[in-house]
Amino acid sequence: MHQKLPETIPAPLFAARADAIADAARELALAGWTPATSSNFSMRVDTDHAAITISGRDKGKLGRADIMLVDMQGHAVGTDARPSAETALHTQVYRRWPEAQAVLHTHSRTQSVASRLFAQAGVVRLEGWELQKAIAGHTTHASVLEIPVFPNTQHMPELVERVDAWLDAGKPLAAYLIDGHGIYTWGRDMAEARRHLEALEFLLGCELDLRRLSA
Ligand SMILES: CSC[C@@H](O)[C@@H](O)C(=O)COP(=O)(O)O
Ligand SMILES: [Zn+2]
Repeated sequence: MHQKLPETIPAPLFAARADAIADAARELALAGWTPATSSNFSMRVDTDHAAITISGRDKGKLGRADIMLVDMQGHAVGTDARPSAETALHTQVYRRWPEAQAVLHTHSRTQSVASRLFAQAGVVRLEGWELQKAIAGHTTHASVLEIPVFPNTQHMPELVERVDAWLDAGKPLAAYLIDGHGIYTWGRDMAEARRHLEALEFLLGCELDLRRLSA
């Protein structure tokens, strides 16, 4: 894959972002959260561009050449490669949160089962868990953390619209589930995005366990 960069983006900057994405993807794949080429990952490069995984690649085997540049409308920049089928969900995060630097989407078993279980309610309501404090802005287990569950669709504008509607209603959003699909979360750097993803995986697993034990 040949990636031609705009003059405003230094090659070492793009390479650093691509390496950070590939490293994170390989680690998350090892955890079993990216089965069968699923999942996608990105990082902001500058105000107008993001580096994102090329569609269909095995996320456990990513290298620098599996990452490409898109603009904030999700169009490929400087390459014929096809960006992730879900690029619109990444660029939406960068447009709506100027401080967001990394977006992670995975398909773990826990995320997938939780998304089905809570789809009808439309939200997972987390309260009373110490690990909620791993989510930026949450300082106590006593706060309420709501993770919406949006219906799945292959038509990304529909999902973009649902996320916009949630935000435009003034509701806080640190992550969202897509029914039968997986989770999206983000952070002010890759470490924060990873922390959010790991905390949510743990918290969703706890909620599933509680329901199993009280069944
Ligand atoms: C292989 S099924 C999963 C895909 O449909 C999709 O949800 C996904 O996460 C990966 O798509 P991709 O286009 O590789 O970014
Ligand atoms: Zn997906």
